[in-house]
Amino acid sequence: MAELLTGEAREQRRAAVADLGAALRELVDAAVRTEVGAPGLAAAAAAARDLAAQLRAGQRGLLEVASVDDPVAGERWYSPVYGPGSPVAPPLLVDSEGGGRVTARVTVPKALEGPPGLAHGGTIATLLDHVLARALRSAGRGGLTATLTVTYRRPVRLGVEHVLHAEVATTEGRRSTARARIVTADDPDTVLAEGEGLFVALRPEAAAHTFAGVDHAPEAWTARP
Ligand SMILES: CCCCCCCC(=O)SCCNC(=O)CCNC(=O)[C@H](O)C(C)(C)COP(=O)(O)OP(=O)(O)OC[C@H]1O[C@@H](n2cnc3c(N)ncnc32)[C@H](O)[C@@H]1OP(=O)(O)O
Repeated sequence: MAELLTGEAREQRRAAVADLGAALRELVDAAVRTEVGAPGLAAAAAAARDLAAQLRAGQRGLLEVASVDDPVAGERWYSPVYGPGSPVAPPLLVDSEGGGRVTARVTVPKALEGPPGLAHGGTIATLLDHVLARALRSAGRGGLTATLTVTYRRPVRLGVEHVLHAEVATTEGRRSTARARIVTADDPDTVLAEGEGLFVALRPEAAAHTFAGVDHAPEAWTARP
């Protein structure tokens, strides 16, 4: 079981995790845009395998929560959406959250491209799903996505700053709904894509089953008082 860090030790490790994450995102961007010759690719592959071996020297299991995480607050430092330590997160930057509303910024990188120059539709759905869940969580509503409807109205372009807004729509028992939209920072009135999600909070016994083997209880997904 990974020991969760607190206080200064956690802050120091979080800074190091974020620094490595930023370096790895630069590497991913360089890797998907490179046109160096085959010898250069082979040398980079060897260096990447050396680096992986270095990191695997101290590695947690697949179901273990990272020592820098806060599972109760729902802070996930390797989230593929916002995780500062994730090589694959765009990453999403949350500007404000609370009272059932979230505003966040994102610039979609080349690695998450769909049609040339445009964000992949699945990436857009991921971003919308995340801010929907987060808006609900900020209102004290845990839950997993049961349905997600995405309406793609205009392309979301790579390398352009976008803004996402999400808000809670309805709450009833364990079910909650929220809606979200994505716009460009320069043109906030033109909606590029919209998302509507139904989220269902887990009953405690279902949470035990769903998260069997996870070392720290993920309270953030269950029905909370
Ligand atoms: C903080 C940000 C973190 C970001 C994370 C982003 C969110 C995610 O990625 S979540 C991961 C993706 N989602 C999943 O893996 C969920 C997989 N599905 C499940 O686990 C279950 O189907 C789950 C939890 C949704 C519902 O299961 P369960 O609690 O057993 O539901 P159940 O008791 O049958 O139904 C509860 C209520 O929800 C309704 N409901 C459940 N699923 C659906 C559905 N798909 N459509 C409509 N209604 C539904 C039921 O009708 C019922 O309503 P009522 O109480 O009125 O009768």
